[in-house]
Amino acid sequence: MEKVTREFFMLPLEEKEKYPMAPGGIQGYGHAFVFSEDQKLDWSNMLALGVEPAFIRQPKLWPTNPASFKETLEKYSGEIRELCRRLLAHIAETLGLAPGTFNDMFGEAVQAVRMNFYPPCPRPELVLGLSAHSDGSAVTVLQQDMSCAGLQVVKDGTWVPVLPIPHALVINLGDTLEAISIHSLIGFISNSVLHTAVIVILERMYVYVQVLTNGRYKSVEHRAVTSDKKDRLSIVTFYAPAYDVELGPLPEFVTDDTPCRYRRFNHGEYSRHYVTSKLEGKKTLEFAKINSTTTTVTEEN
Ligand SMILES: O=C(O)CCC(=O)C(=O)O
Ligand SMILES: [Fe+2]
Repeated sequence: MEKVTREFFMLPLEEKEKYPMAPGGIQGYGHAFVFSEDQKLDWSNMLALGVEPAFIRQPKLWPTNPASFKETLEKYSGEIRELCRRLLAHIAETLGLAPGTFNDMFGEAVQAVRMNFYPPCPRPELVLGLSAHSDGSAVTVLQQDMSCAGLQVVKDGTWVPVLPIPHALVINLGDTLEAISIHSLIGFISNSVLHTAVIVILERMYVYVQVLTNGRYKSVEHRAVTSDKKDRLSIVTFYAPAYDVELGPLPEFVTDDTPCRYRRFNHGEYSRHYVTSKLEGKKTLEFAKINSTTTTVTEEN
């Protein structure tokens, strides 16, 4: 996947522009999250594609050059989909829920891929590769090439780099690492075709798990920085519930001590809100909060 993606980004601009991201759009080649002429742009180019269910695909935006791109992405995405389902089953178990809880609830899950290419930047102190944000997915699987570090996550209020490890995928997991059977997670990965994968387990989860667990697991704020020496590629799969499935905190996580903090909404609504908002830390999650004006940032981070 890395090879064909890199080949795509190395094509002349005219060739890549055959798959343009429409202004305000989220699929195709270009810059997403641009809302004004004077906005400082992130130092990256992206190719973003909806993959599943089939109706979200925009086939005209799938590159035909390199020739093996489509087939490679299909195969890769099939493997990653299975990985996400298994991860959700294990995450449910870490919460004392039946393994199928999230997968059953999510219906025909929405899967999209974003390939980010960050060219070398002469003044890396002046611009980010990708502004700070949390992802609007349930699980995100991130593959970064070995050429250069760039991904950073917020941990205890500071930015910490997530260094690339050969053949590793980055997946965010829950706060209470002790409670999670890391070995069983690695075990199931090694049974899959992605058998060379090592999992880098971070501390936190993405938006839906934060909402479903009523804040017990939290989404992680992250960003990408640029380098003046090398380019960098990341391939990021977002896995989320079907658009029309309404979700809210599970009753198991709402108690007298932890009153309900999020309202019910569906991924269609959330996704529209997400793509029409600037990347600004965890601000998009305000959408889901009950009494968001009175809830402090510290509480939510
Ligand atoms: O390039 C990276 O490591 C971060 C990419 C990312 O966070 C995203 O595409 O949402
Ligand atoms: Fe992200």
